[in-house]
Amino acid sequence: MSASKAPASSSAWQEPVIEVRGMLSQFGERVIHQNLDLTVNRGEIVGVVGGSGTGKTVLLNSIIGLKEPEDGSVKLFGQDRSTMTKAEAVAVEQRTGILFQRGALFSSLNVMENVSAPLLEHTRLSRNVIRELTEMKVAMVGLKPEALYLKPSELSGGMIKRVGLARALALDPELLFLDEPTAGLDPIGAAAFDQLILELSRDLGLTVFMITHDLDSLYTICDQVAVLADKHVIAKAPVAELEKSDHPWIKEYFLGPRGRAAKQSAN
Ligand SMILES: Nc1ncnc2c1ncn2[C@@H]1O[C@H](COP(=O)(O)OP(=O)(O)OP(=O)(O)O)[C@@H](O)[C@H]1O
Repeated sequence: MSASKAPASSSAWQEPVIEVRGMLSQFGERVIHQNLDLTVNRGEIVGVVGGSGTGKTVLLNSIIGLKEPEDGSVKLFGQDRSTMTKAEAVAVEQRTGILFQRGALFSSLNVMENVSAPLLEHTRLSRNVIRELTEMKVAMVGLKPEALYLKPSELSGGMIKRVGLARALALDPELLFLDEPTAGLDPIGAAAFDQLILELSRDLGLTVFMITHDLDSLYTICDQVAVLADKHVIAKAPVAELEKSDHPWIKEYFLGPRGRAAKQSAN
């Protein structure tokens, strides 16, 4: 009998990869998150949405360890961030890939050097093996070998995202964080990038946490959508369920003209 992969969201064997509990995030007196809970299970592609300034990036930064929450806990792969040793934090870092919004490439390095940077930093592989792995990752994200010798200033916006993704995948992560991956891309480029994320995540068995404003991405590739409002995650569910929500922001977001258009083009 051939096995078929059940959708991540309906699996009876859900294993949490990210667990945020009771998070409080503050800058001075200003509270950004209060009592925020979020679980992302293995294999899920979770889109994180919310109005501007609701704290999506602060949440991402708190999960990846760039900001320490004022209260609450963040567990990655079952380990609590606050009690990890330095070696454990490095091990978690190696199981995690991050694509920042503008690619965060080193402008003075070419594509080969940018993509191989994590391999040089975290492995003892020979230069030849690193070169081969880098070429493989660059091909994996749909770039031609000629791109290897270009500098970021010579790349289009879509290519920069692909190079950033290749670098995020350099260490074969299990968990991928994407900060507005389709922002700044034209609709065709954005749809192609969505497909790339979907294919890679399914082929590599990745868990994906993706901040996005792109309704098309939510409809086409996300298993679950987490909605940030009122300082916490007010819902995490498949888009089809969120469409039935009574929350005013969710209603306006998914059932407004842009939401309806995205739904129609996904069907
Ligand atoms: N380092 C910081 N110091 C002070 N305030 C900050 C800092 N970083 C973020 N904030 C504030 O935290 C709030 C949430 O910011 P964040 O960037 O997480 O929002 P966002 O949901 O990602 O917004 P957008 O969709 O516009 O990118 C904002 O009001 C922002 O001004």
